[in-house]
Amino acid sequence: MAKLFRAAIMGPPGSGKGTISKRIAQSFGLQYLSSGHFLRESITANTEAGVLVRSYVERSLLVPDHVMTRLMLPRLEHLIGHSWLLDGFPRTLAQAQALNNLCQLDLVISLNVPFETLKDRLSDRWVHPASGRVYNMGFNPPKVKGKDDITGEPLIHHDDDKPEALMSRLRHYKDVAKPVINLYKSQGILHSFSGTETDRIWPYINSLLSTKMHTQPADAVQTQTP
Ligand SMILES: Nc1nc2c(ncn2[C@@H]2O[C@H](COP(=O)(O)OP(=O)(O)O)[C@@H](O)[C@H]2O)c(=O)[nH]1
Ligand SMILES: Nc1ncnc2c1ncn2[C@@H]1O[C@H](COP(=O)(O)OP(=O)(O)O)[C@@H](O)[C@H]1O
Repeated sequence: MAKLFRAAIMGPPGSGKGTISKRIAQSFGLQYLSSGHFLRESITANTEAGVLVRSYVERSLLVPDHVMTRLMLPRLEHLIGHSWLLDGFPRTLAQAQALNNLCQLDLVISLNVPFETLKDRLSDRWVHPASGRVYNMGFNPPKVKGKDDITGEPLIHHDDDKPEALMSRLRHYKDVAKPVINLYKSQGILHSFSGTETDRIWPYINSLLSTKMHTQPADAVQTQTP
């Protein structure tokens, strides 16, 4: 890898952040950090913080900023000298400012996917909780129905992926993401991708990263898929 590279991926629930992050991590060797995964890990550990986190996630509410920064920033501090990709963090302006105080991102990917597509995808999203591996019965089904490909353990459907929780999550996302997106736009590092299929968006992201990871970040511009 030519230089250290720090990126984040943003988008509403179900927009394909996890799916695309996995491809980025595999293709470009970035360390992948998912806020949702760390939150679920802390819920499973049932620590004091985990109990608090559960009370928000279960109600499809954003976890408070100070809890999120305490969860995420120390992990990034440990990754000094590594290239990484953040998924799900920062989600609010306060989180973005806290991250800015630690380091400057090189690139932010923002995914725009229509609501109907999100609803369809999430109603069919199945997850292996321990690893965070994600399946969709149409797009990337598990080899054995209801079982994780690697461990054979059962897959679950998150309560907050149900349509009744989704509307409020999306509303929250839009309100809260707007100032974050504007911040990264003003820094010249935001790249937006619109579409209904990950496989059609991916080649654009792949080619953007191939270019950016081997050049200086100063030439960042807004990118739109057709
Ligand atoms: N049908 C379909 N499903 C997709 C596509 N891309 C991702 N998915 C599925 O949609 C769901 C949401 O994707 P995920 O990467 O978890 O989104 P995130 O919430 O933004 O991290 C998962 O079940 C994926 O397997 C796509 O292009 N078509
Ligand atoms: N950066 C964050 N700030 C506040 N809450 C968060 C953050 N990241 C995740 N969460 C909480 O965890 C839940 C699941 O997050 P995640 O797995 O990223 O799912 P999705 O992208 O599908 O919303 C969110 O609905 C929210 O309650």
